[in-house]
Amino acid sequence: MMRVQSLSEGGIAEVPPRYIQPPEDRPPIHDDVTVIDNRDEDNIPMIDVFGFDSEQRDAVRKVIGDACAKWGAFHITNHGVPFELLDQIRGVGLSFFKDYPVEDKLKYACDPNSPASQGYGSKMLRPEAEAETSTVLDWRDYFDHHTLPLSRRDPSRWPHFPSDYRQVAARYSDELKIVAQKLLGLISESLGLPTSCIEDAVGEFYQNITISYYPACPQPHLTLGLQSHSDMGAITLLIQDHVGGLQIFKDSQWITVHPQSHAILVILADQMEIITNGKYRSAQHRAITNSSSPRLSVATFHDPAKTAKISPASELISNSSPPKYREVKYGDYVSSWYTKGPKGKRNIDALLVNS
Ligand SMILES: O=C(O)CCC(=O)C(=O)O
Ligand SMILES: [Fe+2]
Repeated sequence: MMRVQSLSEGGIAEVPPRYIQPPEDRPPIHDDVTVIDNRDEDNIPMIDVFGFDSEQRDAVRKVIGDACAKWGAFHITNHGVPFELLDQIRGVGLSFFKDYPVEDKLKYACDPNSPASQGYGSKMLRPEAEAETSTVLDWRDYFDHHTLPLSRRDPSRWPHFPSDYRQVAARYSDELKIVAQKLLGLISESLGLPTSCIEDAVGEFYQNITISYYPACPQPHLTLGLQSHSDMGAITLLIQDHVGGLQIFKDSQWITVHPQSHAILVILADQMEIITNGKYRSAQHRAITNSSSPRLSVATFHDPAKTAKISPASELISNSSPPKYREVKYGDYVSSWYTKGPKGKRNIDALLVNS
């Protein structure tokens, strides 16, 4: 089974055809991600949440509401997660990819036939897609961890090297769940909904942590680390290293998210768009590659149960504001996402009442 890291470290000068994006999806020509820059005022909001302190709640709720409406993504600081834990999860992740031979890592290979299976993977061609010349592979390897509910958490399936990997990942999962819950409370209130409204609509969190490793790429102008998509669940909390490469699509432009080592990037995902009846939209994003440095990110996804039925919150529906999305069973949404592939926001758009 091919891993992108092996291709990259093998020293190829040209990427194999399967990794070449169609011209319309290619990023602008660049040698280094820092070349694609944007002015500060165009960058995504940085919000101090003051440790979710109740005295600051009114002000924080207001700026979060604005950021959700305008961007669907924003950085938060003073989020309560210890900086050292953010550094540790990046550290163990990077060590797993960089310090150990691929043979050892392949013992954790995820099942290529079942989407979102836990373990070490790269985007693979589905057998039925093999003939589709349009299927392009991402320039990315990853490790996917099932972390919550606790009944899904089996650290024996996570890397045993470096030695503190499993302990760090478990602690990171617990801390990030708390942040996600607090954010959903603020986001609910920002729409005039009861604090628990969105969390109740999502139900018990199904949390997955994906550590992505994007090897250096000899032809960054032809590839994408991760193709354009919106996340399928409710809310994603992402941290990245200092390299940069994550971009958000806003007002018909790709905007690079500058790395902020101790801030957490909040990304609204598709179920939030449904629950808020489109008042807040999920953020479309992608990762570009570069020719000089490998890049690491840690994405923590919070999703509904597969059995959960998701529909616009009744409080937001009235004669003058009819439902914009059809109700969907989350498991059906996930299956269709994996069958069709992401391609921007086409999966959520398919649920629009007027589509
Ligand atoms: O690597 C990144 O910054 C983006 C990762 C991502 O979007 C995802 O895993 O869904
Ligand atoms: Fe994503």
